[in-house]
Amino acid sequence: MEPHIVDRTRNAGWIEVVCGSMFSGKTEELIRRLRRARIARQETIAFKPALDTRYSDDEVVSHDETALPTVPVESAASMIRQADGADVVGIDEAQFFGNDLVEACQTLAARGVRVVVAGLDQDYKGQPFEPIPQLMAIAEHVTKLHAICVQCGAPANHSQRIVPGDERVLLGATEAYEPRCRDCFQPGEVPESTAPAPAAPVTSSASPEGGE
Ligand SMILES: Nc1ncnc2c1ncn2[C@@H]1O[C@H](COP(=O)(O)OP(=O)(O)O)[C@@H](O)[C@H]1O
Ligand SMILES: Cc1cn([C@H]2C[C@H](O)[C@@H](COP(=O)(O)O)O2)c(=O)[nH]c1=O
Ligand SMILES: [Zn+2]
Repeated sequence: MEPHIVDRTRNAGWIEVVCGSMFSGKTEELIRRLRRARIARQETIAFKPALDTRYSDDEVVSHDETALPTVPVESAASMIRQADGADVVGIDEAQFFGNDLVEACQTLAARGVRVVVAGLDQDYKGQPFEPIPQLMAIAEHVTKLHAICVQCGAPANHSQRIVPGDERVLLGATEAYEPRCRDCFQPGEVPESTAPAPAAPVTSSASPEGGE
């Protein structure tokens, strides 16, 4: 259910969380909710972490290239300052804001704002990705979305990293991650089928297949 009414008779907002794996449609759903709020003539503003420059500096863009103007911010605190006057605040890639986001969302909701937060609930190891689990606990509404497993077509709950790197934050899209179901997910490993092949030793000019 998508809550969409701002109750101006009471000074209470609420928090909605839209979570799931990569490619599950979190950004599309965030954009959809904000567009509908604007149709209802509510003041909206969308934020994303400044570090996420994958598709655009000043838009949230889904993997399907649906876009909405957005304000890149360095911190959750700066979001509170810039959200003045908004009825509805959208936050994409919320996993990159850290735990300060929990307090910021509480402050906005207490001010009467509808806060829609979209983010990854798990990292590439399948571990809870803070602050999304904390936000899910305090949110009035939680929507969990699924992508399609690229291996078997089942609903995908995991984001498989397919490039080397054990840092938690590693920006990317299809070149670095695949959505996978529980069965096909290999937590924290670079699957051999998708890992870059090791450099071949230079031995002879002719390939075994007799190619070029
Ligand atoms: N394996 C997949 N499963 C589902 N959607 C996919 C997949 N690969 C690409 N997509 C595209 O990604 C879109 C969702 O993008 P987006 O809203 O940016 O997701 P998220 O924000 O959750 O990463 C889908 O509508 C679809 O066009
Ligand atoms: C699993 C995982 C992902 N990331 C990065 C990769 C992307 O830049 C974003 C997720 O974007 P999406 O809109 O949900 O597709 O997060 C990461 O840094 N660490 C991870 O473990
Ligand atoms: Zn699968």
